[in-house]
Amino acid sequence: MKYISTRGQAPALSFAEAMLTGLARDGGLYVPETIPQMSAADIRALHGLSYEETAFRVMRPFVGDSFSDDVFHDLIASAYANFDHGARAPLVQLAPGHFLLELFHGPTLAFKDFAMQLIGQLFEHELTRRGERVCIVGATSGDTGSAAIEAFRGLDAVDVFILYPHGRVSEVQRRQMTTPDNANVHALAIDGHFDEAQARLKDMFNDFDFRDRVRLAGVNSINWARVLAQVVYYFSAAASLGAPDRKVSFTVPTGNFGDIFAGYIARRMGLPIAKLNIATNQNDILHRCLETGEYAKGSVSPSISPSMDIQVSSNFERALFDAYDRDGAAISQLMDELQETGSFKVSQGALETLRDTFGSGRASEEETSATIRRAQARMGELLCPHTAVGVKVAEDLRDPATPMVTLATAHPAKFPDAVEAASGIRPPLPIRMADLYDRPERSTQVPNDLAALETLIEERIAK
Ligand SMILES: Cc1ncc(COP(=O)(O)O)c(C=O)c1O
Ligand SMILES: N[C@@H](CCOP(=O)(O)O)C(=O)O
Repeated sequence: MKYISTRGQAPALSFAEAMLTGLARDGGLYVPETIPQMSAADIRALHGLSYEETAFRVMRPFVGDSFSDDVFHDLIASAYANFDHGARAPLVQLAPGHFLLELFHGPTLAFKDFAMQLIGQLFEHELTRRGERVCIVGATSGDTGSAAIEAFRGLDAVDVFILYPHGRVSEVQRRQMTTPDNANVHALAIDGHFDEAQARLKDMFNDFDFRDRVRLAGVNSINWARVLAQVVYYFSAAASLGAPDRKVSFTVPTGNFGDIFAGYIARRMGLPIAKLNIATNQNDILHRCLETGEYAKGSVSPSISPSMDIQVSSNFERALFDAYDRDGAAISQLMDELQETGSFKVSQGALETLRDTFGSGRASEEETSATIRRAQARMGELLCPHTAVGVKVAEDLRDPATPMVTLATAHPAKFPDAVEAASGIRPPLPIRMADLYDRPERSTQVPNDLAALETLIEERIAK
């Protein structure tokens, strides 16, 4: 199995190489050269399997010979061993035909743990085998950062630097990033919003001298391995609702387009998904794009679902690559245009292809709060604000003939202020995190400036 870049100019890599490389050297994102298929019989055979066994069967064909079957089995088992729920990703019924896929039972209470816990294991195994060390830099709007720190803290073969937007993450998210005291963890509060943090991260990858000097690696969904691990729960959810003999739709609270792109891969592998609905908050570039064909950056506007306060959705490039029949030159041109003018127009053919798979909707702040209130009052279900965006959009777009699964992407206790304001209930943190507010914090405020960031990182890893 080889991985190729969406911009067509970088060398094709194996799974392990693509995982350690992160952003392709032509600025593109790695995608599998071909998409492995799961037949109806393969999907039917998932019924009743553990999450770990499903994960092995779904991901195995993408891994090629990078990891042996035995090693891959063991790493998957270790990745999910410390989740709080036996099913790992349980489904609960919200209303007739509408289900929540709870993805918040991992160590940091958000869906990011599904991928991050696994790639922590994969990185450590591969780096130890090679005798190498890497410097991970990540950009976060709150959840990727905490999940990455949890997965990589204390590991010998990595330093991990996380850029989070100063003052724009919830207090729980911030404390999850600033309280671990491991020497290899560095929480950096950048003066700017998530898009700026992600842009500086990509600048670092495109500065080849720096990249090679520090042996830069990425654990954002830039990294294909992140997307792959998220494909699994689409299979586990759909199989438990009757796939392959029944179609299912999914609604996904969306920001950087990584999670929903994993659903797209599941669909391309043969999972009978009727529709994948993109649910955005007021930062709705994707919804506007699907409606009008114009992908046009607006200004980022802070919301009560801060992890989705994103206007440049990195993984949309991967979907465009397929919609443009895998024409890397066309994608390069669109991305240059975005950089220079702040927008581009999607061709009619590509737009139709995208609309074939994706629906979209948007929830305002008031609608999000009202959804939290309503779900609590009617169903006794406390939703995090991101999940509430998903539930609102799912309700708007639902076809009653097809079961709908909305991804519950974070635990409500990560966003207690917004949840309490909407429902009157302050969700408590799990007991294992009860002292989070008492732990000392460690963070460095940094400017939105590439040279300053690179200098700081090099100084820290030289120590
Ligand atoms: C809680 C939560 N929901 C939804 C999203 C959006 O996911 P994605 O960026 O993969 O679209 C994020 C951020 O990734 C998040 O942290
Ligand atoms: N919402 C994310 C943003 C980064 O997304 P990623 O999936 O590309 O890591 C976050 O919580 O940081």
